[in-house]
Amino acid sequence: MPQLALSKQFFASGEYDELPPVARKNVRLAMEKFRILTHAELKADKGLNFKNPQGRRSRSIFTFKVDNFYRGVVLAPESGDSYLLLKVLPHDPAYDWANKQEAGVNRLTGAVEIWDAEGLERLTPDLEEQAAPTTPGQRLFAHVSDGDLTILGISAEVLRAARTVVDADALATLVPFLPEDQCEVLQYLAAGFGADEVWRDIVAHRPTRGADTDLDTAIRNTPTRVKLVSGLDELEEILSQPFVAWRTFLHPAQRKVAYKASYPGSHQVTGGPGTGKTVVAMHRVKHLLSYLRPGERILLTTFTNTLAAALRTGIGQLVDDPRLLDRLEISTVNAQASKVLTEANDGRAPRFLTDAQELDRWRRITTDRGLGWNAEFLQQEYRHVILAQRLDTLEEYLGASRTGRGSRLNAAQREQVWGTVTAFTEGLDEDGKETHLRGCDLAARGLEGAGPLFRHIVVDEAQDLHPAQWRFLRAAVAPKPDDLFIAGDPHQRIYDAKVSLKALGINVVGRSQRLRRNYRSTQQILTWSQPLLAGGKVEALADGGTESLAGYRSALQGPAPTAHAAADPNGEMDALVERVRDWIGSGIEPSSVAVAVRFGWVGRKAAVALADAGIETCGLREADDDTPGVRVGTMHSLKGLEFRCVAAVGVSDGAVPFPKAVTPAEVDELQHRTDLMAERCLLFVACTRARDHLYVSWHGAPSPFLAEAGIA
Ligand SMILES: Nc1ncnc2c1ncn2[C@@H]1O[C@H](COP(=O)(O)OP(=O)(O)OP(=O)(O)O)[C@@H](O)[C@H]1O
Repeated sequence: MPQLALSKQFFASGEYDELPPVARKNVRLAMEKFRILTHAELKADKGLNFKNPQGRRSRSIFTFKVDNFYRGVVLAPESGDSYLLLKVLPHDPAYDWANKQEAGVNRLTGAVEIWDAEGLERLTPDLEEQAAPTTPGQRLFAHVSDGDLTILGISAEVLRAARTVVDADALATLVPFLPEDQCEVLQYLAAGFGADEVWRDIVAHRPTRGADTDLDTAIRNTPTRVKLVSGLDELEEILSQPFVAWRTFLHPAQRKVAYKASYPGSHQVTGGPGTGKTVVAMHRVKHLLSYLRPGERILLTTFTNTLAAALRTGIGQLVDDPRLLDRLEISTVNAQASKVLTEANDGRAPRFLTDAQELDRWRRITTDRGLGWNAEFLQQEYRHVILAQRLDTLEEYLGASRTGRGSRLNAAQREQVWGTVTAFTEGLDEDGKETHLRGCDLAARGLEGAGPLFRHIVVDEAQDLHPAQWRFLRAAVAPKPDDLFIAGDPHQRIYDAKVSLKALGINVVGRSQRLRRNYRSTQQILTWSQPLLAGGKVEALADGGTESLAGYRSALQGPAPTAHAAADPNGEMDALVERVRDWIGSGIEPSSVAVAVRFGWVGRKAAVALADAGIETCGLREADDDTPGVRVGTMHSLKGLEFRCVAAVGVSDGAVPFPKAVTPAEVDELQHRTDLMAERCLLFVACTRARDHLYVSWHGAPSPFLAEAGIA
């Protein structure tokens, strides 16, 4: 019986999702014929018009008719009966693409490889010429011997090309033409990893069969890039769902983390933006659901309601058994804590203050008492020292360490601070109000008495959680194997959260893995955005130490981001309109475009300017998947999301960093540095939401972050 298979290229390109429904139906019908007919019958079938294109390089690559407009490209090895669907494209591009591709077997792993051999052959002599003025010792892979490259699975043609590569830009030019597994090896080596590390971290995780495999066997031997379809029902099911590649093709590094049978306790996964931490968290949930005992439940948490909604959609694409889904709760930590408080309070939900209302209360207390500290200082002292360490009495506060705070407070001053904190909390109690963080602390206390609620908790966007939120999570799950699975990125810490998880009873020291490959943005966007972090090293997710983005990279290529200096605010809005109009004019869905701003009022101005130009917009927080229009939102609200195009506007001096969000150095030097870093991270988060196009603008003087990064 013929074996049908779908290649990752087919999934990942997103082209299938964009086909008209009737063409998609025809793809399914064609695949059914592959399943039923012999090779000879296929060739004779008039409807399919199965053809080995004339200029082809591979005898095993064929095209077939989907309809009058589209053709499919399939790998059909002459020996054997497997059919690997590679692409569906309009007629001429399909032939063009098919003619350029070569198919082979990786000499090390025995996996099937498809690559643009025509492009590789064309490019190599050019690169050789460019590299001629340099000696071999000055080139990018000089530190790796031919023998090591061969051991890592690099073929003779790729080796020749690799030896011409002088720098990262030359490698980026080569990337689109390389077989994927070999390309990955070169990218890791280029990022500074040694041959031994690449072997251990990458190559050793691939299924290895050796080179003496035929193409037919190779197709069945490439689970990381080929989805074998067991029958027409499965084909129908796959093709009828939205085509998200991560559902089927986890990278080996991601699979290893997500599907490890069990971790002895809590486990942590970190990685730069777009490395698939959320994807891994969702697969971990799938894995844990399949082992759940009767009566046990799982909590999947994230930071905002928008992200919780996105997780619900993603999990729905991964797990289709409603009985399993019933045992999974997806919500923010705050919402979960609020639920616990509501249940403990006979169904009466707490009335939470917004951040602005909370700060107002601190202002009133500070003014009433005529203290020498401002409201922000007291709020931070309450959050980062008193609530963080759960200090319940003045005695505890007098003896507490204030690590992370850059100002000294003597005993008399601490007594004064304690007085304001008592006034603040008593005021909340009198008015029947609650802050989210104190709510989490109270809910944690409740659960510490009543017992945990969940068997497993999977935490996404962990970098911004406060100790009170961690305490709640700790109390909601018993300390057992696989209790907490934590995904986060300290480079995206935009709220001031410092935690020692160990002190909170969560031990992830030595239980952490890092993902390095970005699946979202082009390498151009990453290269452009990384300098915004000035040096790159940030405090690790928990328990001290630092983390960097070493080896972080993308295989996607695209245009360089653009920066625009406008003379005045109106000129900046005019330029924004022009840019967004261009994107939409090139066929990009308005809902795939986001305008990121530091302040809501700039967003409103942008929305008016776009509306005046006839471009529909909607507020990011109000939008769901079906809401039409360009998304407009604050940089904070973009956290965790992604868009094909991002326009970050108003990135001017005085706005990013926003002086009011940064404690003056003379008030608290340490807090000053932390706040500045959070503002850097905020701009970095906004820029790394872009998949294909990034545009950044300002008027007047640019943000000093842009200037320091050499962008403005
Ligand atoms: N193995 C994979 N194959 C294809 N696409 C993937 C894979 N893993 C992740 N992606 C895609 O990469 C993008 C980023 O993934 P995800 O949101 O999980 O990253 P993240 O690390 O959580 O990002 P961030 O920290 O920036 O929010 C998504 O579009 C996702 O579908």
